[in-house]
Amino acid sequence: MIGKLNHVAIVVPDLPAATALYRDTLGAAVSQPVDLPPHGVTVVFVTLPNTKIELLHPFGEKSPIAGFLEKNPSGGIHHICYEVDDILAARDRMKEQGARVLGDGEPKIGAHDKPVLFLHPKDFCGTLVELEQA
Ligand SMILES: C[C@H](C(=O)O)C(=O)SCCNC(=O)CCNC(=O)[C@H](O)C(C)(C)COP(=O)(O)OP(=O)(O)OC[C@H]1O[C@@H](n2cnc3c(N)ncnc32)[C@H](O)[C@@H]1OP(=O)(O)O
Ligand SMILES: [Co+2]
Repeated sequence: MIGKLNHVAIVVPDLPAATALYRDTLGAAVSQPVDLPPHGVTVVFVTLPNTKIELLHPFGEKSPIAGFLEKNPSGGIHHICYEVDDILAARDRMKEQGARVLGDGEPKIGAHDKPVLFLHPKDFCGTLVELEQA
């Protein structure tokens, strides 16, 4: 069911420093920071030839990544995002398989203006999984 790897997200304590690291040290193409209030994150997109990296920093008071940053003060890999053809069919399949769909189970519009859902890390080998409608 899952298709392409859409992105790997890395939570970082210092977004300008992480952006400079990817741009200047690793030589990658990076975007300007974008605030996504409904998701409680600010994101910088790093474009690679075959996928994307998202550098995430908490935005606002109730960010879902605040706890992760407290536990991992230097930052760390936070989630991976796979593309799916039909997000609602994917959600129903996950529920049937006994995997926990996070939030209210309804897709939100994600960073790429497409519907996304998150799956509990404890149900996926300790990795938070995001599904994005292709
Ligand atoms: C918009 C953009 C996009 O691309 O479109 C995004 O991605 S936005 C990306 C930001 N949005 C999201 O992450 C939304 C979905 N996330 C969530 O609902 C939540 O963050 C969550 C349920 C994964 C974790 O919630 P929480 O931090 O309050 O929970 P806890 O701290 O109690 O964590 C419960 C257990 O899960 C583990 N845990 C928590 N976060 C992660 C993670 N990212 N990867 C792997 N394990 C994790 C904890 O270590 C703990 O394990 P133990 O008990 O063993 O210590
Ligand atoms: Co993401």
